[in-house]
Amino acid sequence: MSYALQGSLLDQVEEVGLRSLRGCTQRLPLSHGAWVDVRPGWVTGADELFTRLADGGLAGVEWQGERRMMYDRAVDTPRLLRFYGEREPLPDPVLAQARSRLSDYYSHELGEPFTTAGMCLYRDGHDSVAWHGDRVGRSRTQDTCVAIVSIGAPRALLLRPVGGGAGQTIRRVLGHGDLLVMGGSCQRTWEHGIPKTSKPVGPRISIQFRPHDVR
Ligand SMILES: O=C(O)CCC(=O)C(=O)O
Ligand SMILES: [Fe+2]
Repeated sequence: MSYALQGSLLDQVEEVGLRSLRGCTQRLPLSHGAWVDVRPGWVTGADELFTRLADGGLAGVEWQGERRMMYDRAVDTPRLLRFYGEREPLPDPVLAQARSRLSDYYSHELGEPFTTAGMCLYRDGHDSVAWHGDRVGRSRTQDTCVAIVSIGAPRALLLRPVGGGAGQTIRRVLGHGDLLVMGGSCQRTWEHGIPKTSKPVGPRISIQFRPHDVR
């Protein structure tokens, strides 16, 4: 199945590539030593990249649906997934370039490179990811960074302190090549999620770069 994307006009005339990070990221300090960096429009030609990575696209990404046990019954995970491990080739050269640029840029804070790339495809507003922290592995106990590149239609990413009320929720709309990096204690002390929406929205792909033993 293919997913139609209503592209942004700007993206359609540009080649797939990366803009600068230095001097272009904005940091939002959060509580408990967590922070978020944003770099809108980091990826150029993001709609073209979306077309390559989407189901049936040139990059040949094998998107997988998953089923999870919820109480006593199996339910479909509301998004498609593909996880690229440390030594697995990435499906497009610009993703390898993005991982290496992020590794360089965050090396002084992270002290290690980004290694894996998890990808999610949100087909429409029914697809989502529930509140969670990426807490599998070292991120359960240590500070780390998770960098998210968003392509395709914009969707809201919400962040809130663990156990925090509605008044503390931060909302960022991400798509068409935007970068958001969660750092410091963010995975332990904050939660993030992509809520479902009843608005008509196009498909979005998120690519999450993480260091070794963080998921
Ligand atoms: O789609 C996103 O931007 C978030 C995905 C996410 O949080 C995850 O896969 O852990
Ligand atoms: Fe996550």
